[in-house]
Amino acid sequence: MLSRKELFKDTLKKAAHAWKRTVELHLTEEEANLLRLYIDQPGYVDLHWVMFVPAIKGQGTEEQQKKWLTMAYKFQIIGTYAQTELGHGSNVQGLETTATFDPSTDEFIMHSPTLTSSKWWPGGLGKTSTHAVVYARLITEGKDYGIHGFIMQLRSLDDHSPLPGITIGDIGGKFGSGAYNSMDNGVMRLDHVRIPRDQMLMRLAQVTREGKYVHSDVPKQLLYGTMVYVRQTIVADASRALSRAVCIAVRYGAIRKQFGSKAGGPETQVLNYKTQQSRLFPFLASAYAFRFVGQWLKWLYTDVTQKLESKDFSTLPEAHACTAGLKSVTTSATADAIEECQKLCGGHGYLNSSGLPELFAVNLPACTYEGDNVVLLLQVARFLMKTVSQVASGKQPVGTTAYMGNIQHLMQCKSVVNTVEDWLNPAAIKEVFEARALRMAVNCAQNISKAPSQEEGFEAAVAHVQLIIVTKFIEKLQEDILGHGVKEQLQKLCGIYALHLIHKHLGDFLSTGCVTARQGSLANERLGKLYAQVRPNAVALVDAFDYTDHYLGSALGRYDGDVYSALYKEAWKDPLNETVVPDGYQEHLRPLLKQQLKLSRL
Ligand SMILES: CC/C=C\C/C=C\C/C=C\C/C=C\C/C=C\C/C=C\CCC(=O)SCCNC(=O)CCNC(=O)[C@H](O)C(C)(C)COP(=O)(O)OP(=O)(O)OC[C@H]1O[C@@H](n2cnc3c(N)ncnc32)[C@H](O)[C@@H]1OP(=O)(O)O
Ligand SMILES: Cc1cc2nc3c(=O)[nH]c(=O)nc-3n(C[C@H](O)[C@H](O)[C@H](O)COP(=O)(O)OP(=O)(O)OC[C@H]3O[C@@H](n4cnc5c(N)ncnc54)[C@H](O)[C@@H]3O)c2cc1C
Repeated sequence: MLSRKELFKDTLKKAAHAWKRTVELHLTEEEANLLRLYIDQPGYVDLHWVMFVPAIKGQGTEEQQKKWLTMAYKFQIIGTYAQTELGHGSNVQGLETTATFDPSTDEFIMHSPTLTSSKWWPGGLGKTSTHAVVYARLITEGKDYGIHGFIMQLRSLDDHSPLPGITIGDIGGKFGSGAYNSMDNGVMRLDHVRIPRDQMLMRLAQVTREGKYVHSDVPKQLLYGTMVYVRQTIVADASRALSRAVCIAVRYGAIRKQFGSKAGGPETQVLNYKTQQSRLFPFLASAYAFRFVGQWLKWLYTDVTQKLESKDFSTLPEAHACTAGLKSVTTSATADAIEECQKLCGGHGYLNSSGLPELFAVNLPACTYEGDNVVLLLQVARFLMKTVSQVASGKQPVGTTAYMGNIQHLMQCKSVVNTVEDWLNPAAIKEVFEARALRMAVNCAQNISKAPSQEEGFEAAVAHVQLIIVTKFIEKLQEDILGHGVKEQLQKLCGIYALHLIHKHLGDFLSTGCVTARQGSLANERLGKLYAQVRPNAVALVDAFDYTDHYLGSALGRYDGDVYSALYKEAWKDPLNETVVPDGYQEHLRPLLKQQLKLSRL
């Protein structure tokens, strides 16, 4: 119900309070990050912690880190990540902003040469940030060395006004009434703004006092390292968002009753309808699947970071492919699922008080920010094509592509599934997913060799990423899982996750010969049985997410199920209900009604 200005100020207030508590409680960086999650409104702090600080950590020298991170940790400065421009987003190499070195003053001149080079989108840039890591083309000795990161002060630390040469503002209202409108995504134009040479982030490359460009011995892809980090955190965000939506839809489905009453008896809970289960339970399973794969991805990222510190860069391509692919698949599935959860809740799901419209509007842009999902899947495809060609030349693949080493078997194997029960076997499930992913990648590599096209491989990338998610779910079930019967429930959800993908992508499985039509139909039969088995525990499985009513923010998803009184109460809070007769009655309704009345009496 807040206006844009009120919403923005409210976010500033909450973030300031969280910061105060962080200091008072001496929270670690990780704990502070968790606390930030509970602000639950996009705001400048997200960019400060999730992108500005990691960019300096990953791309700054030790000296630069000491200087800037000390201030950033204390919030003496507020930072953002200014990469995207009005005319350039996905194609980072296409950015136009320039950073031209001037040896006479030992400074870089930061400049926006065209309208399309205006920085556009960075969160917190519009009204809040005092500093930014700005990405620009480095030009020295007359040569363009491509994109590099620079730390720039944007606003005065005394009165917050923009520094000379910097034009800065908010880019305007966004999708939905609340959602991302709490964030001041910004526009910025630079008019020959000078910054000291040592504000170029110099871990990857340096410019000497004389203006000579020197590249370090680290791969230039580390320039993109911040994005790898954030994509990994976005997978965890997606799982959280999806579990919130599913929690609302499952709990409401147990309360809502329609049809089916016999002789005046109670109607049927909509959650008992098979159609409702087949639409909703795959999302329940996905919420768990994304959580487990998110935990694994966090481990992978930590492992890669440790290796990078000891100058082992070998796992960087895999980390890029996994973070890009999983960010893409999980955020797309989450946005689609939240939208479907609204429909699963019928008309009431469309009310803001259901919590679903806000959840959808906040999470929809995750399909775009931090790399458009299609563009990222094409990066995965590129990685797969390289791996296929390495396998062809005898190299043994490792990590998430290790299955490709089993090429002889996977290219010709036939699924062992013969009965409905066989689809309970994790090894049988894993094999068909591996065979499908490998066959699609090999087909794609063959097609590319005939007619090279950058866009080939999208579907192969999806198949590979789905295999990763299925595999990590299966591996999770091999761990010790506490709680009576918990493992059994998770096994059922794992089955639902995998089999609903076989159902959804049956065309791929059939056309690659991984599954026969009969096996596909057995998978559907198994799926129906699993839905029926999960039904009695569905509410417990969403209660297990342990969300408070306050955090869930939904009249439909209340823990106590008292949905109708909550909806009724919420309706009366609407500003339209502040008066019985609405504003505008005197000007627009009354004259019209009076006039019509007069006419009818003539
Ligand atoms: C957010 C709030 C929501 C809810 C509120 C509730 C709570 C808040 C809680 C949490 C919030 C947490 C997280 C969210 C926070 C922030 C998110 C908000 C905003 C998002 C910010 C942004 O969007 S920043 C801008 C992001 N931009 C992009 O992602 C651009 C995408 N484009 C690219 O990455 C590149 O252009 C490219 C990869 C597509 C192409 O690169 P290039 O032109 O160089 O071409 P190549 O394809 O040839 O690649 C060259 C080689 O480099 C390899 N490569 C590419 N990328 C990487 C990488 N990242 N790492 C390693 N290697 C990489 C590539 O594989 C090539 O290698 P070869 O060996 O094949 O040559
Ligand atoms: C809420 C939000 C917050 C953001 N925060 C920040 C921020 O803090 N800092 C920052 O720097 N940026 C930020 N961004 C910008 C974001 O990173 C970009 O929007 C994103 O990288 C996509 O780029 P684009 O908008 O240029 O889309 P485009 O690349 O123009 O995409 C348009 C369409 O073209 C398709 N397409 C593009 N290239 C290809 C290709 N090669 N093959 C096939 N299809 C293609 C895409 O799939 C898409 O459908 C934010 C964006 C949003 C929405």
